[in-house]
Amino acid sequence: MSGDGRSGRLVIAVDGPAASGKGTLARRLSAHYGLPYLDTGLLYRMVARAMLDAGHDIRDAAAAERIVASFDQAGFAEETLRGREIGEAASVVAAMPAVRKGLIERQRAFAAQDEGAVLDGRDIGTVICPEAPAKLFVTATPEVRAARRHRELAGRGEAATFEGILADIRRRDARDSGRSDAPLKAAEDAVILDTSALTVEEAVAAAVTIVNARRRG
Ligand SMILES: Nc1ncnc2c1ncn2[C@@H]1O[C@H](COP(=O)(O)OP(=O)(O)O)[C@@H](O)[C@H]1O
Ligand SMILES: Nc1ccn([C@@H]2O[C@H](COP(=O)(O)OP(=O)(O)O)[C@@H](O)[C@H]2O)c(=O)n1
Repeated sequence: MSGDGRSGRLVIAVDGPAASGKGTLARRLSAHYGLPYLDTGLLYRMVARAMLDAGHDIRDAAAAERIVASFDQAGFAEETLRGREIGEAASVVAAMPAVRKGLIERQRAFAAQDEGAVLDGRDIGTVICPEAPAKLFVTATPEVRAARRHRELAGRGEAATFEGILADIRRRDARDSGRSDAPLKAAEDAVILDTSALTVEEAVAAAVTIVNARRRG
């Protein structure tokens, strides 16, 4: 197995836009290879949640910088982080360089565990773990992603129209891809996996094939 110097370890970087299926794939890869998993989007969602809970304007970069310096990951329940409003707010704070800088070490420390790790986000292959041997860039059309997110939010009891979610996804794609600091983009050595026409099982099988090829390579 190749890693970043220590034999036997494997770091898998999974990036992609909102609702592309990267979290589902990253969780399945983590179970398949027996590696710890970090959903880095949750960190940005925690900063956004803390900003809103404290009554700050979500665009207040000085307040966001203070929060990121001191927040405790254990203090957030995941169900308070997954909603539509928090996804949007997270992409606003994620464009702030001080917020990104303040979250780098936690992510790199996670990836540095002995056995390796699976991390998913927007900049794992480009900024957080550029040395990862296995990098996936997971994508799907905006319409497919909106349909998936629509189903997911409906399942959580959050009412929203398909058109509203599609507009959210397009806005978030533009913000995440257009920011100057660590924009959403595939690393040069990432394999692009378009899941638009794949079931979860098909996408997992394709991802495992890609990772196995990189481990041996
Ligand atoms: N290949 C797929 N086919 C159908 N639905 C999928 C697929 N991959 C993920 N999903 C579903 O789409 C939604 C978003 O997937 P998720 O993995 O959370 O995306 P992301 O982490 O990229 O935002 C979830 O409800 C998930 O079950
Ligand atoms: N590594 C990461 C992860 C998330 N993010 C930001 O955090 C927001 C929420 O990320 P997420 O992965 O939880 O969102 P979904 O793709 O699940 O909708 C994204 O829109 C990005 O702006 C980031 O900038 N870098």
